[in-house]
Amino acid sequence: MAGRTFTVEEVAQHNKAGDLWIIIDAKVYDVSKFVNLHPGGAGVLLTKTVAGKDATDAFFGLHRHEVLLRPQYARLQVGTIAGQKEYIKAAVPGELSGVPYAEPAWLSQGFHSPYYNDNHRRFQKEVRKFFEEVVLPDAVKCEDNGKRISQDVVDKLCENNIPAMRIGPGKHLKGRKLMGGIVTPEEFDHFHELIINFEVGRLGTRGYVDGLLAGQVIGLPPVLNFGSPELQAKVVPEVLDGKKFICLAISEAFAGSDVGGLQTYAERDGDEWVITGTKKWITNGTFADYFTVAARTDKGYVVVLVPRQDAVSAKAIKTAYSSTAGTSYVTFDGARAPVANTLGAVGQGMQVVLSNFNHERWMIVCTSLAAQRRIVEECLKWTAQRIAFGKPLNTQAVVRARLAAMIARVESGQYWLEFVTHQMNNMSYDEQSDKIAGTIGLLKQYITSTGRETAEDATLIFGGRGITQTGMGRLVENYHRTSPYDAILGGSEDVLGDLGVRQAIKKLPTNVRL
Ligand code: HEM
Repeated sequence: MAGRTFTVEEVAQHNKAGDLWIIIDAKVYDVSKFVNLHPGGAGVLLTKTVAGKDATDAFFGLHRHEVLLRPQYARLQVGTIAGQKEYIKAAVPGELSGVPYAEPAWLSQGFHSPYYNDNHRRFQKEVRKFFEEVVLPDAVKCEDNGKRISQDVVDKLCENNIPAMRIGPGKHLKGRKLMGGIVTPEEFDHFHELIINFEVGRLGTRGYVDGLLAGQVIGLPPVLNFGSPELQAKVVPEVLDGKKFICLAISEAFAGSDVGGLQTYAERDGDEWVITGTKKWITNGTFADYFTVAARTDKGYVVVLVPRQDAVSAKAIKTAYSSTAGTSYVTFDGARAPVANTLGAVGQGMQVVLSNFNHERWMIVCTSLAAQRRIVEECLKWTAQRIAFGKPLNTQAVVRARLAAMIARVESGQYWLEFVTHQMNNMSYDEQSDKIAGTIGLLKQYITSTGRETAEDATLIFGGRGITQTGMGRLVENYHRTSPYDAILGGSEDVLGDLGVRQAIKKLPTNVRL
């Protein structure tokens, strides 16, 4: 049917209830039966300016393109207009956006960057395709129904070793085939990792972004860096191959960014630790098999890997984002773990916890910035296609001023992040702790605070649609509701800004004066 062609005049004959056709972008749709099911009501389709007419502008002022691609609506198409060509391009999985600033400059035609090579470009293309084809449908579904990431998607992520790559470069990649072999474990660097984080962040489903095994990104490194070889040999493959899930259990109702205030207690009983206490806001906790727990002992702090058992309960916490993230309140009621599960030395637990933070914060910066950039793209498109007061929104100077601020924020954040990532590629972990821990704190503060400014601007630009969970503004609504997460997780914005300044103060030469 869709192969038939019609003239505009022929379509115009079908302009009434029971026999109703419309044209959208050179395609003819028979909406005779659909009209009574139309979520926007029957009346709008039966008006004189729409019934039997070309309704392209009206349609794109009110719907996302994806509506027409849904199978139940795509099959309403009965043909095309003779001599006209479809003009509006659907996004092709893996393809880059042509909208200015929708992609970081290194991916934009004709721009150069000192940081990325051809391997990064090939890698980015495959990762984007994978995320759009395999992950995105699951993300949209789980963000809505609150269920955890599908095992099928976990298995496919693991086939490509994406969870392993999200831990960063290192020995855990040895012998693994990364993204079908595009990059070798030796070549893999923090820019490859940044690329994965960007694709995660731009999904536009913030709860799922954390549900996408974020617990593993922060919960496994203490095992990798401080666990015994036997513990690593058992746990690391289980987790990186998607057979078991892990989360990091540090924050408590008693202590969030103030890690020193922890009250969970670990007591020795022969060859076992007995853990008692509670943990709050634990990402992926509802479905985790292992908990990397920070606790107090008589001899200072300790970090222990605690397996799920009857004495561990993880209750879902309702938050502003989707429960697909598995955010939980975890109770350890005399939970037991072998002393062999100790991660690092007893009394050195705080060092284990802190050693994790730079990478966690950098990862949040990557995903947060990608989400922010996605919003810039949404706003550039929307302000071009939305007609208000008789002309596109982007003809209003006040709207362009908001766009200017949004673009400047995302671009400045990008270049700062890339500079920091380059340092990570060239510094040992100790050097990073010394030289860029404070910078990463400041960078995170910058990205998350600008993110919330962009969320506000975008909501104003989208108007009512910016506060509606479905339809045109769904990404903006999700971003506006969830951008405060990035400002809090991994150390809250104010604490991190302060960390950056304190590090700078510590390094002030004592012998300088104005
Ligand atoms: C094949 C053609 C069409 C299909 C499949 C379709 C489908 C939909 C769907 C699924 C929605 C719910 C919102 C969303 O998911 O975006 C919707 C809303 C709406 N539609 Fe359509 N529609 C079509 C054509 C039109 C046309 C030509 C008009 C013209 C004026 C129109 C006016 C509206 C309005 C006013 C809403 C409510 C928008 C809102 O709540 O913001 N639709 N439509």
